[in-house]
Amino acid sequence: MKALLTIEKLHKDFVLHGQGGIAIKVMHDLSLELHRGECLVLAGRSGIGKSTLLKMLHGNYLAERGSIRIHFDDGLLELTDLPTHAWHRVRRDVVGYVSQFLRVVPRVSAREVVMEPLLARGAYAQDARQRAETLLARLNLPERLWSLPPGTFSGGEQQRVNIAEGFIGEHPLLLLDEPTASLDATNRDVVVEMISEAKARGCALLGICHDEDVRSRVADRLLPLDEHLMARTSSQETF
Ligand SMILES: Nc1ncnc2c1ncn2[C@@H]1O[C@H](COP(=O)(O)OP(=O)(O)OP(=O)(O)O)[C@@H](O)[C@H]1O
Repeated sequence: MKALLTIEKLHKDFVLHGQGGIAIKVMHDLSLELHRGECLVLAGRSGIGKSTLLKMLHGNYLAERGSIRIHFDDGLLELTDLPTHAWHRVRRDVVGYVSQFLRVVPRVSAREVVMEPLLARGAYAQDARQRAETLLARLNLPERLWSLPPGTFSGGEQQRVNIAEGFIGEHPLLLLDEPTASLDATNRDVVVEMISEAKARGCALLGICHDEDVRSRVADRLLPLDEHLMARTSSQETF
């Protein structure tokens, strides 16, 4: 079966212009494949480049070179060549992202935050609202909070809004950055179930997860990044 996502020989450097142009070489020749229905968890020490990889897949960071391809039944999408304006549709329809921290917009309620990915695709407000509320209830977010902006919510409450917003769109590829870091055991179990259901409907998931219990329950494979990614300054090493 053809992979949904293929990454080949991906390189990433950060150049710190404010610090005399020091180059941090984060990623060197990373290649991977991810299939529909599979959950791949990135492993490796802090600072190795796990979040950087997710951000490159979501268009926040550009690759120096290499390719990131999404394969559909009727063709492929090369993400490293994508013009900036095309990323909006990719994020809307293809690549979902549960970030570690909620992007809070003043005066936008938790319910509206979760509805937004469906509204952006033209869903009826009533349907979007119903699906958002079903997810918020499933994640045990108290109903009294649904109509409030999540800026003042606790870390775990904000994370559940984030998870609902990330899962509601049922994207073919879903990126998970520590989705259970601030959750209690009950809600961790809910997220594990939601990941299993996403896999069952053919979603491919790529995530970071330091919680060993959650990781062992959701990961089909671990990718140890240390073999591929090297974080060194250019003064220490040249490739
Ligand atoms: N925008 C940026 N500008 C400069 N350097 C960056 C930037 N983003 C990340 N880095 C550097 O790239 C390296 C990888 O960072 P990244 O956040 O991807 O690591 P990580 O493996 O996710 O770490 P952790 O497990 O601690 O979250 C680090 O050395 C970091 O300082």
